Amino acid sequence: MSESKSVFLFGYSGHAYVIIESLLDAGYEVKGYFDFKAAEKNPYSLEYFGFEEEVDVKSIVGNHLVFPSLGDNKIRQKILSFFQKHQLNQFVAVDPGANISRTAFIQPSSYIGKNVLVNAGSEIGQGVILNSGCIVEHECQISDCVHIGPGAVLCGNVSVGKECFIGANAVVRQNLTINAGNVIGAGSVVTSDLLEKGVWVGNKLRKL
Ligand SMILES: CC(=O)SCCNC(=O)CCNC(=O)[C@H](O)C(C)(C)COP(=O)(O)OP(=O)(O)OC[C@H]1O[C@@H](n2cnc3c(N)ncnc32)[C@H](O)[C@@H]1OP(=O)(O)O
Repeated sequence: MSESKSVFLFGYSGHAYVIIESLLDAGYEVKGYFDFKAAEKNPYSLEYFGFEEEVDVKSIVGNHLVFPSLGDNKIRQKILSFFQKHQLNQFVAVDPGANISRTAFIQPSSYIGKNVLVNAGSEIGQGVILNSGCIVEHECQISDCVHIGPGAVLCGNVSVGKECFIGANAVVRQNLTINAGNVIGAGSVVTSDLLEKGVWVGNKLRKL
């Protein structure tokens, strides 16, 4: 049996629009969406199937594909648990413009956006967002439900714990560890391990 190319989304706002564009470009059909209520804006004319906690999702979705199309890391983690509990058919959504090494490994329900580079030996967990144009260099380890923002750069061998958010255009120097739940502000430069959980910003440029 050939695998379905029809997708049901969970969440329908700005981040979903980006995913829909990638899915359509990659030849998928988007059947519609689940969310806690019908979206006010519906730019892709999608059918609303209800709130997943209140409808029989499995009978609606059948063996078609499901995808968590929302940006909040914690809610995405909840949706992944829902997918697992109901044994729904997950997959990796890859924009055709992404560049992924043959030795990278990516787990289901992750999104690899436009112009993203994932280099050799990197391992990407479930429900991860690699947003537009970010670079994940060689042998990085990205845990579940992390969001790497647009244009951010992880140099080689960086390890990022669960549910971290790395802001747009941030840079993380090679061989560093960022523990779970950390937030890195847009444009920040990380030059040492972040073992303590917090929101981190800035780039302390000085003459050496
Ligand atoms: C497709 C997409 O849109 S994906 C999403 C991409 N978005 C991003 O990457 C944005 C990431 N978010 C940020 O950078 C945010 O500013 C955060 C999370 C770091 C902080 O947000 P908040 O807690 O709301 O902080 P707030 O805006 O109140 O700023 C607090 C202070 O930090 C400073 N600050 C905030 N962000 C940064 C930053 N990225 N770099 C340097 N300083 C910063 C502010 O200037 C302010 O300084 P002050 O107290 O001296 O006035």
